[in-house]
Formats: sequence, C-alpha cells, structure tokens
Amino acid sequence: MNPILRVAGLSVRLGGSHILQGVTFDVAPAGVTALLGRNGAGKTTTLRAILGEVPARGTVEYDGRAVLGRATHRLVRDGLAYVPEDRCVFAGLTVAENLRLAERVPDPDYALVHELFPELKARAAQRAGTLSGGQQQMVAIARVLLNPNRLLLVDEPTKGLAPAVVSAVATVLGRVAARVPVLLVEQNLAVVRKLADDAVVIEAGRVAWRGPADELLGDNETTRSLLGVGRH
Ligand SMILES: Nc1ncnc2c1ncn2[C@@H]1O[C@H](COP(=O)(O)OP(=O)(O)OP(=O)(O)O)[C@@H](O)[C@H]1O
Repeated sequence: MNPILRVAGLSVRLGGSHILQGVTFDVAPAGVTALLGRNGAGKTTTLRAILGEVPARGTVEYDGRAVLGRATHRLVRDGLAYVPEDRCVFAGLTVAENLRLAERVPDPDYALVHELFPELKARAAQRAGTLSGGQQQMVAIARVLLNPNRLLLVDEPTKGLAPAVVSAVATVLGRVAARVPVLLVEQNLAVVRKLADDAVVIEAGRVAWRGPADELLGDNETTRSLLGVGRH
C-alpha cells in the first residue's frame, strides 16, 4: 500500500535557527504512525510544515501529490485534518456551537461523533470553557470528524490529562484510527504502545529512528537513549 503521506528532506528555519534539518519519513495509509522525540525536538514544527503553516523546503506528498507551498485551507478541504495541541475550543460557545462552526460539508457526520462521544451529545448545551481538559480534547477531535478526512494530524492529545482520561482519549483515538490514518505526536509511551503501528523519532531536527513501534518500545536501551525514558 502506498503511503498516504511522504515527507522527504523537510527543512525549516525559524527565528534564525535550523529547526528541521532534512526530516524524512512515510505515513502508512492505515493505523497510527507515532511521531516521537524529546521536548523541542521538532515534532510540532513537522506537523505545521506539512500543513503549510511555516515556510519549509523539501518534499511533502499527500496522497501522491506534492503539496508543499499549497495553502493550508486547500489541504484541509482535501481531507488533511489537524487537531492542535492547545485544542482551541471557543470557550464562550456551547459544545453544539463549537461543532457547528467546524462543519465544512452539507452532511456532517454527527452520527459518528455521537457514537464516539456520547458525552458530548449529553453536554451539547454546556459552554466549552467549562468542560474538563479531556472533554475539550474530545470536542477538538469531534470537530474534525464531522468532515470527511483522509489523514489526521493529532498533536499531543493526552498532554496534561489525568490517567483515566488519557486512557479514554486513547480508546477514542484507536477507534478513529480504525477509520482514518493518524499521524500522532505523543509523549505518553503507554498510549504509543496501545495505538501506534509505526514510530518515527525526531532528535534535534532529524529523524533518529523509524520502524515498527513495538520494535522501538521493546528495546529499552534505544527508547531510553532517544526519548530519555525507560519502559512504561
Ligand atoms: N516560530 C519560531 N521561532 C523560533 N523558534 C521556534 C519557533 N517555533 C518553534 N521554535 C523552536 O523549534 C524547536 C522545535 O519546536 P517544536 O515545537 O517543533 O518541538 P516539539 O518537538 O513539538 O516539542 P514539545 O514536545 O516540547 O512540544 C524548539 O526549540 C522551539 O523553541
């Protein structure tokens, strides 16, 4: 199967620093590819470069087409969805209003959203700013699922969440990934272990390791040296 995303020689300079220095990896057309690395390694910058949010050199092929330099909104329209790390819900609007604002197609898939997130249906009239962090993350994921997607880019969805909520978010992401491939930035290795098929490790702006996620996580020494943590 051809990759849904091919990134080759991706290079980004920001604020006088060479942040990405030739990042190369593929994303399989099914399942979860985890993008890993220590703080500041360049994971978020990689997602933003793929989306055309920062100037980049190199090649990004999405579904076989070179897309670097294309406008972000065109990529989103073509099914490249982004769930940013800061969730970006409209705090003063209700859950239902947050979802309605995200609709891009005449027939948004509320059936899917309500199936995956029954709690959001129950909380439709609640202001998003009063939701817990985990519930806000659910809104952020639900928003993109209303529209047809071919690839989701999800940035640290479990960051700052309590363990039970991390597990709930991971379960939902697993169900999402059964329908649409996901490129997932994630620091929680238990979540990576549960979800990821492939792993890409970025270190100081370069790919330091790529391969099957279970191979990486099964090698405690490599995991420790690349990510600074032991087995979870
Ligand atoms: N606009 C910018 N101008 C200058 N430097 C930047 C800019 N954006 C990011 N950087 C720097 O680029 C490096 C990579 O940042 P990035 O957010 O991609 O890392 P990350 O791997 O996602 O880290 P974390 O896990 O901490 O979120 C960091 O050193 C960061 O300070």
